Amino acid sequence: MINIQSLSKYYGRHKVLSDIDLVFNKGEVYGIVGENGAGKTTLFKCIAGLEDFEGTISYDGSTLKNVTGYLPTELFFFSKMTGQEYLQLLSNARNLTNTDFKSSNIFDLPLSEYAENYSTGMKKKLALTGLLIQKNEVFILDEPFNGVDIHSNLIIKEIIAKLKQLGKIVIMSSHIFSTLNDSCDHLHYLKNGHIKASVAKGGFEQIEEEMKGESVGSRLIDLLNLD
Ligand SMILES: Nc1ncnc2c1ncn2[C@@H]1O[C@H](COP(=O)(O)OP(=O)(O)OP(=O)(O)O)[C@@H](O)[C@H]1O
Repeated sequence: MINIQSLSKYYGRHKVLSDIDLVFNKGEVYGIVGENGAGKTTLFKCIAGLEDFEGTISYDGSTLKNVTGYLPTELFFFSKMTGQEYLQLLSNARNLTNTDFKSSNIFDLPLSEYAENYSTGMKKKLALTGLLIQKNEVFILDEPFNGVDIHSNLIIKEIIAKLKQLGKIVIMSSHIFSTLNDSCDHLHYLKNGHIKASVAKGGFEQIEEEMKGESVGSRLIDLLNLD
């Protein structure tokens, strides 16, 4: 279980996250939703141990960052590093030996080619494969479906379902409600750095309606009517 208590995060004087209290249980999939700039990525980075913060994040297993796989939205790959070398690097980071990269290549990626030359979707699939190879306990997936094709979309959904079955903690973000509906057990709505609502499966429409209420509405009509 991950237990987040009174988490706040500042960038300079800008308070990006305010007094967040959240619990993430094993074998459950959590969606974090919110408008652009709400603080989703910042929250993910805090959980993954990539940002400092006020408050506490405790985990009842080993050191959280050592068992957490974080899939960022913006991926970076070193130049002249092949897909296989990238996977080897991630495998080494967890002191894993004898990883069978061929059978781990579930997305059939061209592992002998330079990762920086992969397409957006291929890069995402390579990074996700790396996190699976590491046998992490916690998966933080920041918009995992962005930029991937329909077939891979289905595979990623299948992976998330399997991770749940294996008792892993999955925390993800997406701007696509149908995706969240399919994959998540719980949704947390983040607005301006606060948790505005938390809903279990079956009640997601409530959050969707609330977010629709924030749409541009009459301002768009005014804009389109401008001569
Ligand atoms: N490194 C940084 N330095 C300063 N401000 C930052 C930094 N990273 C994020 N912010 C600010 O923190 C706020 C939250 O950003 P964050 O990326 O967490 O939002 P988000 O909910 O993930 O947005 P999106 O849906 O667009 O990805 C924004 O106001 C952003 O400008």
